Amino acid sequence: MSDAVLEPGRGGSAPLATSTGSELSEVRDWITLLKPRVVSLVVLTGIIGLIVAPGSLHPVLAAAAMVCIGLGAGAAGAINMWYDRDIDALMRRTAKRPIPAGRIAPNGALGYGVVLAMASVAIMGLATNWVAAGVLALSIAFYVVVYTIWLKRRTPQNIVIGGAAGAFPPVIGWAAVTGDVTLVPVILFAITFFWTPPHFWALSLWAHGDYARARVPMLPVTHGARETRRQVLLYTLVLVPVTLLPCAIGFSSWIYGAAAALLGAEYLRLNWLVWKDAQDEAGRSLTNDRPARRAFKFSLVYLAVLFLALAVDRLVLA
Ligand code: HEM
Ligand SMILES: CC(C)=CCC/C(C)=C/CC/C(C)=C/COP(=O)(O)OP(=O)(O)O
Repeated sequence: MSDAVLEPGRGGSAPLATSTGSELSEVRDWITLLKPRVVSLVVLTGIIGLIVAPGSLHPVLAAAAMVCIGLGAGAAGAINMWYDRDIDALMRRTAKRPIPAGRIAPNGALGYGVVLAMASVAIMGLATNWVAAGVLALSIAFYVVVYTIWLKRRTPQNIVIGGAAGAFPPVIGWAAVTGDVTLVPVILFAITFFWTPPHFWALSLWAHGDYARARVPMLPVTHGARETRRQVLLYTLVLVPVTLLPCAIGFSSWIYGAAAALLGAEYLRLNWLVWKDAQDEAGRSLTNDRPARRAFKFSLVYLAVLFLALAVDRLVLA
């Protein structure tokens, strides 16, 4: 591209190339506001809720339902970035985001988030049913109001309670097909709910400096690294038995059961290493939080493969 810009006799291409480049990075910023990588896993759990639900949905309507979960989660992320723009500017991990970096105006981001959130709920209701749309609206409200506005800056339990927002997508997927919420989607909710604290607190172990600077009361800031490691392990000890409930109620077979047991054993091993990490008297890691970094990365693979195994199990049995 730069060669074309510098080529003699083609002076017109320079502004064109530059404006195309800046338009592209503007589009990228609007996409960044939707937290696309987080949303990809949210959508995966939603799709699997939809696949394992009894009954069927026309493929076009199923696709619309998934787009709505993605858009709704993304919209909630944009509103979260609007509200958190002051603390995002103080944290190294988030300072380059479009709003704190000054590339997107706060009100623009808020309007974008609100319009997308309302559109996602309305389209979900029209394409599937109003139970699914209602749960989608509830999850958006949970992320924005309960987690972001109410709890994030007040209590280290913010992600335990507010984290419920991220546990709704499989319930939404299920409800999109069946129009109701029964025991199985409640179990899928519980799996993501108990997965969220070890997922996030592993990251918070090495990002605690950011949170301390922004005065966000995350667990390592309020209770120290040692207690955070203990909580990571305790929640994993609850999580693993919860992941076996689909087998216990006869919904899933040995295929999912074996996957859940193997994944659970590995996640427990990694979080045991988090707990046992070499640390000073204050509980600070002497290994640059290597075990926590590994456990965080694995948490993403863990949830994705666990849900995929649930779907494979149902499809093989069908
Ligand atoms: C309150 C609950 C949660 C909190 C506080 C939380 C927090 C975080 C944070 C701070 C990051 C790092 C993001 C970054 O550096 O930009 C992250 C990454 C991630 N989270 Fe969570 N998370 C939560 C729940 C979830 C849920 C429910 C899912 C999906 C089901 C999820 C999926 C992901 C994924 C896929 C990444 C990696 C993103 C990347 O590669 O940049 N998280 N999470
Ligand atoms: C369907 C629907 C609405 C689902 C919502 C799912 C969802 C994305 C839940 C919360 C997950 C999340 C990225 C929290 C980040 O915390 P943070 O905002 O404190 O992280 P940050 O510091 O990176 O902004």
